[in-house]
Amino acid sequence: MDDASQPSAMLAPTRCGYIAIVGKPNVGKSTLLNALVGAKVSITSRKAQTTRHRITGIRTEGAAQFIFVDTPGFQTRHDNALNRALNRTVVATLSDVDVVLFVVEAGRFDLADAKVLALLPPKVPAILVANKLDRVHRRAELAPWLRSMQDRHPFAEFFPMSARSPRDVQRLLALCERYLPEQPWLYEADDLTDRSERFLAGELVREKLFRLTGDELPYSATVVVDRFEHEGDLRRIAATIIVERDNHKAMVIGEGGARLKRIGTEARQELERLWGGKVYLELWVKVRSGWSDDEAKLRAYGYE
Ligand SMILES: Nc1nc2c(ncn2[C@@H]2O[C@H](COP(=O)(O)OP(=O)(O)OP(=O)(O)O)[C@@H](O)[C@H]2O)c(=O)[nH]1
Repeated sequence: MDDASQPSAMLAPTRCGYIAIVGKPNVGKSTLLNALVGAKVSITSRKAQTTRHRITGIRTEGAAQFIFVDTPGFQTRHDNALNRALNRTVVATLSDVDVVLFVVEAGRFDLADAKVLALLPPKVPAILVANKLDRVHRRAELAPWLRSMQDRHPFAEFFPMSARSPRDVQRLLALCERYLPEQPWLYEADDLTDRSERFLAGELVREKLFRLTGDELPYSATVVVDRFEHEGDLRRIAATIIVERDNHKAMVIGEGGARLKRIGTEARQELERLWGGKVYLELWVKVRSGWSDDEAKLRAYGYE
């Protein structure tokens, strides 16, 4: 037999597949996604529920292409149009992936975790990611906890880790690879995300908005990018921060406009670093009362 007749016996076949990262708010999904993709594609914040859009990060390594799907935190506390839309996103995302990373905090499991777990389709393999292992001081207590998790769902794997540890992240990537089907890649090897620069600009403004307002601002505040234009190396962006009440608007603007200015400056600087070119960023603040309970407006802002 000549060599050409058996190429796949020597070379690893290409693999490519979808991986969903789910879990209740604040367990570290965005941190994990960023670490797995190796670039900043999602946003992290101490504030719960910052990830409202479905974000896809892509990592190509060796023969494998991993397409990550980050989902919003499962909403259990408030029942309004926004939260119902978020929950539908979770369910739709999960039915169509090759493996699910179900993220919890190591050693913990509460009702909010259980509500997300209840959504996992039985046919899709699920890996229990017990994150924030660095916070567990008595490791011996983890064994009985892991056994109790075994009874809750037929997990394919149990993976205690810290999303902050590059070694753990690399091991998790290798584990995920086994669950990707053998098929050609769907994206170019150097694609990091299929989201546009416009989307990233909006997400970064949102990240700065929540970081700089702390816990004062309700998470119903959102950012809409009104204009995004290239002029040579310069990107001109106009975005509007939409809040529900006048006092939230005052909060975002800050004394003498100081806070809004800082949000704009920090977002602009980070975008310039990300893209390696100049950015002109114009920010507005508008009050749109009750927007989070209006399905039509949600669609207009791209949540459906
Ligand atoms: N100590 C420790 N903290 C972590 C770890 N992973 C994430 N965190 C922190 O946990 C907090 C929440 O992380 P996120 O990645 O924003 O969590 P999330 O699940 O995406 O949250 P939502 O967007 O609200 O759904 C942040 O302050 C992270 O820095 C970890 O392995 N160890």
